[in-house]
Formats: sequence, C-alpha cells, structure tokens
Amino acid sequence: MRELCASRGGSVIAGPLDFALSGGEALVVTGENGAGKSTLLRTLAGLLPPGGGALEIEGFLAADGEPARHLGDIAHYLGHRQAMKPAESVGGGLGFWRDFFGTPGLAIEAALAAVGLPGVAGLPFGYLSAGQQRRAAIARLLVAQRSVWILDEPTAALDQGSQAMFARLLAAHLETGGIVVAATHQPLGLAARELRLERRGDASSPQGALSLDAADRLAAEGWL
Ligand SMILES: Nc1ncnc2c1ncn2[C@@H]1O[C@H](COP(=O)(O)OP(=O)(O)OP(=O)(O)O)[C@@H](O)[C@H]1O
Repeated sequence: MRELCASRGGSVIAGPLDFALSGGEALVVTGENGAGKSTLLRTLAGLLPPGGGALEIEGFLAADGEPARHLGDIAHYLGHRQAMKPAESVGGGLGFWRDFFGTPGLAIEAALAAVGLPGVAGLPFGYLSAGQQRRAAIARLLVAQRSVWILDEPTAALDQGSQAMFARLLAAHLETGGIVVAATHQPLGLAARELRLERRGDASSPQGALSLDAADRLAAEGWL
C-alpha cells in the first residue's frame, strides 16, 4: 500500500497507509466499530475505488499466467456475507466459486471435510446453521487456490473448535507462502502484524465526519 486511502462517499475513512506484506505474512486490521476495517478490506479486494494512493503487487501471477495487476486477480475476499445462495446446494455453490476463480484447489468433498462438514454437499446452503454456513463459506478458500486471503470477521459465529480448525487452515496457507489480511475483533490464533485504524469524526453519527450531498450519494450507490 502506497499512501493508500480507503474512502466512502468521497471522504477518506482510513489512510493514507504505507504498508508492505510478503508471502507468508499475516496482517490483522483492528479498530472500533466504524473505524474503516471493512472499507479498507473492500478497497484491497478491488470492490471499492481507493480514495487516493495505490496498491502495488510484485511477483504474483494471475490465473491467466500474466503478472497480477490487481489484488482481486489473486485474492479471495470473504466478507460479512457468505456469498452462497440459500436454495442452492452447498456443493453447487462451491462449484460456482471454483469455476469462477479458475484455479482449482481441493475437491469439493475434501474442502468440506477440511472445515468439518463432510457429507453436506447435497444439502441446500440455507439448511445449515449460522456457524455451519460460515464454515461452508470458508471452504470457498480451499476449492480455488488464491495467494491472498482477505477476510472480514472470518470467525464470527464459529464455535471454539471451528476457530481452532480455521487457525490451522490459516497457518497452512501462510506456510505455503500465502498472505492473509483479516479484520477482526477476536484473536485469530496466529502470529500476525497489526494495523490499528482509529475512528474518525463524531462517534454519535454512523458516518462519522462524512457529509454527503445528493451527488455523493448517487455516486456511492453503485458501490453499496
Ligand atoms: N456505503 C457507505 N457510504 C458511506 N459511508 C459508509 C458506507 N458504508 C460504511 N460507511 C461508513 O464508513 C465508516 C467505516 O465503516 P466500516 O464498515 O468500514 O467500519 P468497520 O471498521 O468495518 O466497522 P465494524 O467493526 O462495525 O465492522 C462508518 O462510519 C460507516 O458509517
């Protein structure tokens, strides 16, 4: 990250940030509610335009074999939502993501077994409990190989055993030269560098110091 700013509605929420991560390193982004953790992660994933500065990548190839230019080319983004259709089978949803990313990893059954959900591939995703849904979404990280995992509150809804299972998956990813960037309020059980974001503006307003006019709101709508 070179002078990278994460912004919403035209106002900088976090940054400018200067930060470099190498293969095998993890970064945990912390800060109170509204500090801008999700905004920064979505900016890294390419889902929000930066409010300034740049994100540079060196030495990673995209799925087409060309040098990666955007982090989104080599990253998995696991946000607050699971990005799996409730009426579709768990296996069908995972198959979609494997095909979408184009860099196959574990077979679907093996990925589900790795997150402690063997045998659920044929069930509708919506039949799973909240913690089971999270684990099935985590299996997305395994069915397609991507070097960078961008994770927003990844362990929300996970019980203790599942948190330990997830810590092992993170450790294995780092051991193979992967990178992890995670926003969390809970310890992830791994050695990580920390980036703490401070909340800006008036804490009584949900949008802090943001002042949005109609044009800003219209421009922001496409990114909601
Ligand atoms: N679509 C949007 N348009 C304008 N402002 C937004 C939008 N989404 C979030 N914000 C504001 O951006 C700020 C940062 O929000 P963000 O979701 O990044 O915080 P966070 O650190 O992830 O919080 P939490 O710990 O609650 O998940 C908040 O003040 C929020 O109100």
